[in-house]
Amino acid sequence: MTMPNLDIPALGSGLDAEPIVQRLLGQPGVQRLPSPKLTLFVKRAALPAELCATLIARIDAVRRPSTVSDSNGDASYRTSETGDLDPADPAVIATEGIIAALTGLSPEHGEPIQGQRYAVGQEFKGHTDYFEPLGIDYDRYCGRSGNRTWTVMIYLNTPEAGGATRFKSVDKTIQPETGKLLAWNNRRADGSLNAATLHQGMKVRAGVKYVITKWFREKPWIG
Ligand SMILES: O=C(O)CCC(=O)C(=O)O
Ligand SMILES: [Fe+2]
Repeated sequence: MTMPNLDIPALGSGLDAEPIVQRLLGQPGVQRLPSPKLTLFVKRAALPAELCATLIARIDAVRRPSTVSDSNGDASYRTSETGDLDPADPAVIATEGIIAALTGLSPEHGEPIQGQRYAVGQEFKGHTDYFEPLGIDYDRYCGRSGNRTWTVMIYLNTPEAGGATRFKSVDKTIQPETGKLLAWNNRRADGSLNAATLHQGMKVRAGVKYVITKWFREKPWIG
C-alpha cells in the first residue's frame, strides 16, 4: 500500500478555492476539466487497488439502503446502498491521508467518508451536493458546520458497464475506474453555490459499482 504523505498541508475549508486548486495542480497526474463553469479535477489511480478492495469489504460489512436529504419524494432518486466507514479503521485513515495530501483540504472540515454501492439498475439522479439554503431542513444539515464546499469522490472498482458520473451542465461524463479520484468545488470563485455542479451517478448496467465520497464544510465538521 502507498503510504500517505505525512507532511499534510492544511489549506482550509476550500471556500477560498485558490490554495486547493494550486495544490491539486502541483500533484502528478492531476488533470483539470477545461471549463470556466466548473472547477473539477481528475486523478487516475489515486488510491492503490489493494486499498480500494479493503474499502469495498468495509462497505459491504455495513451497507444499508441510502437516504437522500432534501428528499423530493421520488423514492427512486438514490437507489444505492450507503455505508459509513469507521474513522479509526487503518484503511480509512490511509485514505484520509491520501485525500488530504492531494487536495490540501483541512481534515477537520471534512465529513466522515461515506461509501456507496450500486447494483445493476441502481443510480443517483441529478443533484448538487450542497444544501439548498431555502430547503426545509437547511438548518438541521448546515446549522453547525455550514454548507458544503468541495466534494472528493473515489471509484473503488470498475463496473462491467454503466455507472458513469455525468455533469450535464458542462457535458462531461466520467467513467468509473478503480482508484480514480474526482475533486470539485461546489462554489464559484466568489463563494456562491455553483448550480453547474449538477451531477448524477448513472445506472449501473452490468456488475456493481462502489464509490467513496468525502464532503468538506465551511466550518469544522460537528456531526
Ligand atoms: O456515484 C456517483 O457517480 C455519484 C455519487 C454522488 O454524486 C454522491 O454520492 O453525492
Ligand atoms: Fe453527488
